[in-house]
Amino acid sequence: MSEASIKQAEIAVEQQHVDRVYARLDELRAEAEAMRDKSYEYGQEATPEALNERDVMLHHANRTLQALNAESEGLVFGRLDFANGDAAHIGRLGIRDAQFDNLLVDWRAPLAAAFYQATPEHPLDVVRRRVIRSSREQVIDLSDDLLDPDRAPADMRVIGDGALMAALTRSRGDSMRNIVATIQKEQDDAIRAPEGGVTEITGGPGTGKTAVALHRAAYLLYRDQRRLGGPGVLVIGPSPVFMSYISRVLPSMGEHNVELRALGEVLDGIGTARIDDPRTAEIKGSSRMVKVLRRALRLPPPDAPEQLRMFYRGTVLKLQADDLKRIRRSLHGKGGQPNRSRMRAADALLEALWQKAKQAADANFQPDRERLIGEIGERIEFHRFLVTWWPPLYPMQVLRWLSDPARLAQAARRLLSAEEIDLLAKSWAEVTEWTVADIALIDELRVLAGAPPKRRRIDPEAEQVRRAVNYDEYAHVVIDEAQDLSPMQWRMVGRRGRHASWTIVGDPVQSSWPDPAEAAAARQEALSAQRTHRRFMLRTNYRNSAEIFALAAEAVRDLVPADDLPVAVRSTGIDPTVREVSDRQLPQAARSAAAELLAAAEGTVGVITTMARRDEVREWLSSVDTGDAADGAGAGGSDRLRVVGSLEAKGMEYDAVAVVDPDGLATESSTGRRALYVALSRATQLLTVLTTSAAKTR
Ligand SMILES: Nc1ncnc2c1ncn2[C@@H]1O[C@H](COP(=O)(O)OP(=O)(O)OP(=O)(O)O)[C@@H](O)[C@H]1O
Repeated sequence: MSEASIKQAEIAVEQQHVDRVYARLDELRAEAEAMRDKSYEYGQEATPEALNERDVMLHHANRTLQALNAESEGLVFGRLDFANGDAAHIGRLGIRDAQFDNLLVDWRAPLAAAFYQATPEHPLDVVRRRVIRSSREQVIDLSDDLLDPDRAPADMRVIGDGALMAALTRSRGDSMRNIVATIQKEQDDAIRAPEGGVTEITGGPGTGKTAVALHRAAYLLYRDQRRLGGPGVLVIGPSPVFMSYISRVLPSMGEHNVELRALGEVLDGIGTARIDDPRTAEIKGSSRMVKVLRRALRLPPPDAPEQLRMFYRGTVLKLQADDLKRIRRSLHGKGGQPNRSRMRAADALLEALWQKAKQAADANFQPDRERLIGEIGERIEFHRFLVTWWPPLYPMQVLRWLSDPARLAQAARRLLSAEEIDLLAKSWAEVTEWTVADIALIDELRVLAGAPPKRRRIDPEAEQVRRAVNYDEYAHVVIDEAQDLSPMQWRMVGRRGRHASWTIVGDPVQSSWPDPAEAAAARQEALSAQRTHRRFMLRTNYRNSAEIFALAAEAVRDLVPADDLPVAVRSTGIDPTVREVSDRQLPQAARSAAAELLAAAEGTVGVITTMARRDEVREWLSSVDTGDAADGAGAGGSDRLRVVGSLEAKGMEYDAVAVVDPDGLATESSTGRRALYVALSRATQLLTVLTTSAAKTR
């Protein structure tokens, strides 16, 4: 028998099993739908017991349907043959036949662990591990590892050479895919680590940190649906583009109930992707801002009245600016959130008015404390004064007030330099949209100020409102690209995980935060309640070809120990192209490079440049023919061509990449060399670098 026909025969064997699985899947779907319909009937009886039963049934039926209906691609992707002759098929979910025997083992179940953990050195009773590749319901390829040749039966067939390499060579397309079929042992160790405490996963570009973090979320949900289910898992990543890139991974494994939020979308209702220039972002992210904001809340609001005058029984009682200032200071001195101190503020003003009345007392004017406080305290004009002098403080409004440099200077005295004050005030004055760094400040103010009085009574969607106000009910928090979190962002995410366990994923070498020590301190504080810390380091770069990574590594070679850089195992024999062009030629060179890469690569093409030049480069490339219906890269990209700034490239991956102006990237911020390293390590297949001075990227 030829090799090809042996393979076809083995594919036919697997196809039979896959057919059984899909047939059973149809049965289970029909059962779940019947259960759902039945639950509606229960609901019509309307007794509390019936309603309760309906809810349980409905919840169960919907969950089952959600899992069964998840993208069915790759439902069956693996098979283990054990030394005792047993075999098990591994899949995206677990399926039993009508006799309750396993047809398919969920990849997260203990029995499936050997699929990822077995090695030739430690075969764990596995003789052959088979990766099954399908298109829809059709098996199209197989790839085997013979782990224990000595115990393999004589007639066991072994097909193909390496499912991993095959998976890595395929073009990637628009969104990240799940890697359940080819998770490697070092990755699996991190995925299956216990839930509690902090699990930290580090590793260089392309080592699968994001993939591992998401598979870990799916694994933890599988293991403890009760605790983590519902909105219990929060995944935070750098940008909306990145969140959208990874958004299909969990649904493809049947997990829909995970909250994915970019750092600029952590607060409900004010999502943003706008990024400050590096210097401004650095100031906004610094933990010095906590004090600045605390002080900002203590300043009188911009239009606060400077005097309080009350007529009381023929006498004018006046609180002058100094009196009011003293009262305000004393109120703040007692601590607490200003929005919760309104009653105290009213009491303090009334007490001060009483002191004035006492001083003014004479034969004709004999005030009584209780009566004075009672009478003035009920007057409408007193409340009008209170509401302007001690108004409810809304975080965004308080931040906007700081666009006044004089006001900001007061709040930032001895904390920020004149130049820093100027930059911040300008950033809040000039634009109408918040930036990602502002969100952490708004969140800080939210907590420092306390909840403003409710305008309306909260009701029907109580659950939603409660979450929106507190944001701290997550059971597990996953942070991706953690190396880039500013101290203020650590405080923000820390609040979300007060009662949670954590998975923290990042690569210090790719960090664009200029003060690692300050960020480390904020991170430590955010995690201070955690007792257990476990660490995993991933060392293999699965994204880049060895040729591309060799060039990328040059960007940081002298900044970090060689051990902190991963090893790229896949060689394509294609070196990156480095072209030196003049500034004048750059637009044309960028257009040509993009067109060449679109023609040569199958999947996505990313053009990465400095944050400052991004829009200009988009303009240059708007006329490039991408072969899509929605042509051109003007609005950030068509389906195949994307133009992004260095910070937007974080975590992203493209089949081919053009890096435009690497020197500009390297000098755009104090961590520019690291940003260049990120940009150069985004490509899976082809990389072109367009420099106006080639020497520096070599
Ligand atoms: N075991 C695996 N099997 C198949 N593909 C894998 C495997 N591990 C990683 N990959 C692929 O390698 C690429 C890089 O993975 P991922 O984006 O998770 O890396 P990362 O460490 O987060 O990278 P970066 O730090 O650059 O953001 C992705 O396309 C991912 O699907």
